[in-house]
Amino acid sequence: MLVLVCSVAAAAVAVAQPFVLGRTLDLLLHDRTAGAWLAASAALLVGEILLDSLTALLTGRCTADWTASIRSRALSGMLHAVPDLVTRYAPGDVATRLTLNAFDAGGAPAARAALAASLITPAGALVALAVVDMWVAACVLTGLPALALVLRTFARDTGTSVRSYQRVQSDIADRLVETLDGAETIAAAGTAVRERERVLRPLTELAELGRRMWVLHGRALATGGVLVPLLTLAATAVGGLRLGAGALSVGELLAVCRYAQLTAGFGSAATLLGGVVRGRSARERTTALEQLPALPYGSRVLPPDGPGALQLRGVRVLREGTEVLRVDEVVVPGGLTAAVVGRSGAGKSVLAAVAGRLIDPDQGEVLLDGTPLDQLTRPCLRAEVGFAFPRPVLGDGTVAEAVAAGPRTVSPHQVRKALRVAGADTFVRRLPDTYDTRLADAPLSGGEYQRLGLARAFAHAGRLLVMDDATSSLDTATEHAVDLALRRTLGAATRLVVAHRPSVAARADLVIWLENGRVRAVGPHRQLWGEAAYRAVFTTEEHGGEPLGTRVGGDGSPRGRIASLRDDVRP
Ligand SMILES: Nc1ncnc2c1ncn2[C@@H]1O[C@H](COP(=O)(O)OP(=O)(O)OP(=O)(O)O)[C@@H](O)[C@H]1O
Repeated sequence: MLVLVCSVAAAAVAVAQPFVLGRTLDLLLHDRTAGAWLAASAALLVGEILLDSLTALLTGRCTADWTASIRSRALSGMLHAVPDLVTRYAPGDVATRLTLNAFDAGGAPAARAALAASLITPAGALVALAVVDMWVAACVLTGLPALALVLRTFARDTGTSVRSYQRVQSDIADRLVETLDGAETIAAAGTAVRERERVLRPLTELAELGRRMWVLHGRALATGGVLVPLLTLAATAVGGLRLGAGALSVGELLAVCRYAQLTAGFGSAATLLGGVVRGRSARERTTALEQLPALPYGSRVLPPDGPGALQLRGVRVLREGTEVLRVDEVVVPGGLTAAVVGRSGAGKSVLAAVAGRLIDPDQGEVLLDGTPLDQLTRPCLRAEVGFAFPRPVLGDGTVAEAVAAGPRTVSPHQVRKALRVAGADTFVRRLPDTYDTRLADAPLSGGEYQRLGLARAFAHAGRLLVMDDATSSLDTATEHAVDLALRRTLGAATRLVVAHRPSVAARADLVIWLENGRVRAVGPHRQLWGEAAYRAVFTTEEHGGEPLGTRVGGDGSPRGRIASLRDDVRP
């Protein structure tokens, strides 16, 4: 708003100047006193300089504030959105939207204000021209539609190119992120040259689009560059005729010429219009992140001391028109551990996400202790349902802060206990500042990092803990030790564990076996192991049909209570 006020004031000063200067000139030419007019001319000159400086200063501030606000709203929208929707955006694309695009979008309000002000100047100049001499005004008026048409065409054509340009920028950023992510693979495979070509391939299109934008800008300026002098020349000629006819004074002719130039103030309008068009397209890209749908929450809380019984009823999850998960009825009784197994792509992670309400199913419902998850308040849901992932994101604080961060208030004592249960205490105590070592300064292996993620999940565990491949980087012995410690510590909590190893399935109380997004069977591992198709989930031909990881056969470790569970677990 301030930018607009300053820009308008600067425009008003610019419009007043020729009139005051012309009047001053006339008074001086006729040897009349021009003190007040001279002072006004000087004041207008100084005012113009000051207003221009203030406008530049405010434009910088306004752009910075808008950029920060747009970026933080987009980031917040993204972090509150359904995770499944966020992952549809490639990391490089998100980075481009939050940096380059946020900056361009942040510059748009100031550019819009400047554009509005830049249109006020020609409009004001035209009115002033009409006041000084109607004939010159009419002459200028005839040329304005042509200038307006040039601007309109420029805005339309630039808009299309800008959108493509921003898309290709994202594409390059994304290829770069992928390359950095796979740096080890590229080094090992010796494909650096090919990778470099892949990352830079869209540069050709980017260069072409950039050239096209410059051509459009250049064409608009060139057309304006011909039209504006022609218009000024015509106005000067008409003004000269009017001077000869005695209808204008010399000072008025000076004012008329200047007003004719201001009326056709074209160059700045084209540049500002370019900024507005770029900002609008960039804003669409940041708004897409800002408006990603978030999960709606209800107002109910769970009854206290519930056992954590989990039930999936009539659940269907569709992705791009394909059903990726269908669960008619599965019940995991409170306090038990259920392993979710199946071949890659069988739907295990989708089931885990639905069970802990990271996503909502397209049909059906998920109940925890009889209450549909989507009716719970957000704090209740996040306190009662915990998650552990294979690649946890723990921030850049200390180890203790990373474990303590979450929905519950966790004491230092509980942090250490969670670290012990996750098998992380020993290596954390060897770190330079033990629990207070900053993660950025801690050289951790994948398995160690994963155990910190487990510790965080354990420290905040409610009545349901979903572990999606969260122990994939642990060796079998450590994984077993963590499992035993967890059983002792969490006791009553229900666990849903996405598992690839038969040993994990064998230790679980029951197994949910998925095949092509459907529940093939639910039951204890020992019972399912009798089926060749089930054993094949854990085997490869290369292994001659032997299970991967620890061999656990019919002597797995399902507990005696499984028998009594069978009736509770309905596939
Ligand atoms: N957001 C999504 N968009 C499109 N398809 C998806 C999406 N999420 C999952 N899918 C598809 O759903 C199916 C199940 O995916 P899911 O990640 O659950 O498999 P998984 O059993 O966990 O596999 P893995 O063991 O390899 O991790 C896959 O075919 C996957 O491509």
